[in-house]
Amino acid sequence: MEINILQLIEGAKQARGLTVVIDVFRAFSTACYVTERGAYRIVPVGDIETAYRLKRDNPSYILMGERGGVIQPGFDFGNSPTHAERADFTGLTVVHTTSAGTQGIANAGGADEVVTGSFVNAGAIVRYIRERKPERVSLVCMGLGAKSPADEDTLCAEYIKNELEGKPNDFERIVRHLREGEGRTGSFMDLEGEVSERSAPKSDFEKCLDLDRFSFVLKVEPFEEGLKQLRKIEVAP
Ligand SMILES: O=C(O)[C@H](CS(=O)(=O)O)OP(=O)(O)O
Repeated sequence: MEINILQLIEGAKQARGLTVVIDVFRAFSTACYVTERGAYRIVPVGDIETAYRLKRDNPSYILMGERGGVIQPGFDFGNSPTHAERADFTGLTVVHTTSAGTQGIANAGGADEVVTGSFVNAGAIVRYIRERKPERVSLVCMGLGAKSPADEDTLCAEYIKNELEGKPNDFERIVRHLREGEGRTGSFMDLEGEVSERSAPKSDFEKCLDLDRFSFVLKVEPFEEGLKQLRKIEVAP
């Protein structure tokens, strides 16, 4: 199995084989919490205008996401796993648009298959890849606003690669690195006061680093009008 770690939009465009589009802080962690809370489907979109149009055409849809880490006008939720965990999405369609993660999905057109990547379901992703036995795996790190690499995404890609290759991982060390300084990235972490409460509560950090909380992967599949949706696939331990 050939495993490549790629970065940002360009990396998403180069991705081939079974592709994991990784966004730890916070898009694909949040998507797992939304799924766990009963969402019927998540529709990841790159373009915010598409998100608004979908809501106009389907008033029952839930709008979720951010720009610059901040919830946008008319949105029901920001990109917060803390808020997603408290909500009930049973039977609902959630339209999700973010600065980095959902842009990666939109640009991974050359992949054979795409799943989302984060630490909260990293073990399930590894088991899924082992089951599928692809010749080629692309691990795409979406970084900060899809503009510059972010340690949390690269560390998640390396973690998945190590697991697949039977090499050791030290998750505690990863958390320390992200908590204590040079590894601390993500514009959502710098939001303060009311903006932070509404868009990015401080607890989002822990929620995104709750390793293997979920035992499913989220697979990107076609939806209507050229759009995509995420389908939950349980992966046995
Ligand atoms: O809101 C987030 O968590 C980030 C914002 S940014 O990438 O740091 O600008 O978006 P995401 O797409 O979840 O990385």
